[in-house]
Amino acid sequence: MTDGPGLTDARASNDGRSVARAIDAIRRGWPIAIHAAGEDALTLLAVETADARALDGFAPAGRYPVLISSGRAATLKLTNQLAAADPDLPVVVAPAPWLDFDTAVALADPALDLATPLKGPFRTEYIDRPVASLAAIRLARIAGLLPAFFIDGIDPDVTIDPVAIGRHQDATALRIATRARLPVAGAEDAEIVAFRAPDSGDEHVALLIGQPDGRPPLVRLHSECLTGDVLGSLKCDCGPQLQAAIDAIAAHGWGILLYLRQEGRGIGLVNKLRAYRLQDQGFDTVDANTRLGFAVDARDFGVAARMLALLGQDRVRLLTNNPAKVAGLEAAGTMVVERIPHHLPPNPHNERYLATKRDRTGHQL
Ligand SMILES: Nc1nc2c(ncn2[C@@H]2O[C@H](COP(=O)(O)OP(=O)(O)OP(=O)(O)O)[C@@H](O)[C@H]2O)c(=O)[nH]1
Ligand SMILES: [Zn+2]
Repeated sequence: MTDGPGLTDARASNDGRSVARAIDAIRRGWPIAIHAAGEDALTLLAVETADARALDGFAPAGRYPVLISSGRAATLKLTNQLAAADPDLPVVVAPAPWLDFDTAVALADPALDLATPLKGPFRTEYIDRPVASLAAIRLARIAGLLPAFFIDGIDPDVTIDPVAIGRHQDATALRIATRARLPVAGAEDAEIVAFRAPDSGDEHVALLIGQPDGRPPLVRLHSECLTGDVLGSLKCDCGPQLQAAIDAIAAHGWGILLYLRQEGRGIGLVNKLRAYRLQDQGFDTVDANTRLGFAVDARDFGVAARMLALLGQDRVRLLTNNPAKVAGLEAAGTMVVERIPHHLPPNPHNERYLATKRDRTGHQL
């Protein structure tokens, strides 16, 4: 995403502030509005952080439609009431006497889907503010919240433009913040480089191993996984993949490990743990994301391409089994001259996860 002509720095920084305020507000349970050009404003109160009192303040008349993502609506079998004109568009669950606060929470959060049948019936409709509603779902993901909102309440203090949300996630705004020597197990001569964008709190890092020697670097895109990287979770392959990547790059002679702050494939730690809870109920990693209302993979590999460009690299050899990483890098201008598989032996806890990646998300051997 690039800035349009005539956009001043002051306007861009205003936008940045307004999106930061909006993220802060929805995380605290405060209402916001999203106002897209050519649409009426969409007022929103995040279901996850609201309580009955906040809802009463937002919708004193007791009428509050609930906006949910298309994936969540499909899980609840609510989309089949609608013509399939745009299957990605969020839907509105119309107010009903039985749509009280607790029922709205059950619409938003799949944790209890199997335990408690939803009250109903519900009537759904496509929202008449498509741009703002898609932006709302995106904002929930950036904030790490469940993608569900009470809508059409009182006018709040914070109003943002969807375009500003796009700029908030703009990879081209990333800059190198600082760098230092960092000896690590497996690569004592490594250097760490930290990256920041002015508007976003995400602090990505690159670990540079060895010295450039004219060949394209061996590169690994590692997405943050607190459970696997730090706690040694056996549910995924992240911890062993991280160490094996460092070892492979050191053995190759030179390369770069990008540590991307895109926890849970971009849905954040808490939502990933919600997905784990659904996996405890028998859903696989793909269906768990969908039931929560998220894309199967919400990462933006443009961030990685930008980091590589700032490090002077536009051709890489990539350690991955995931064709989406190759495609994402290439779309953002990094040429992948070779893909090198990065498999680690499975364990009894991650066997199904790895099989799902192979069978459902196109991971290659
Ligand atoms: N949402 C969600 N994220 C998960 C789950 N398991 C692992 N993750 C996240 O997935 C990301 C790890 O993905 P990667 O190691 O890049 O794996 P990949 O996309 O399969 O690609 P390669 O390992 O390169 O083949 C981390 O951000 C993890 O936190 C899950 O069940 N649900
Ligand atoms: Zn992991």
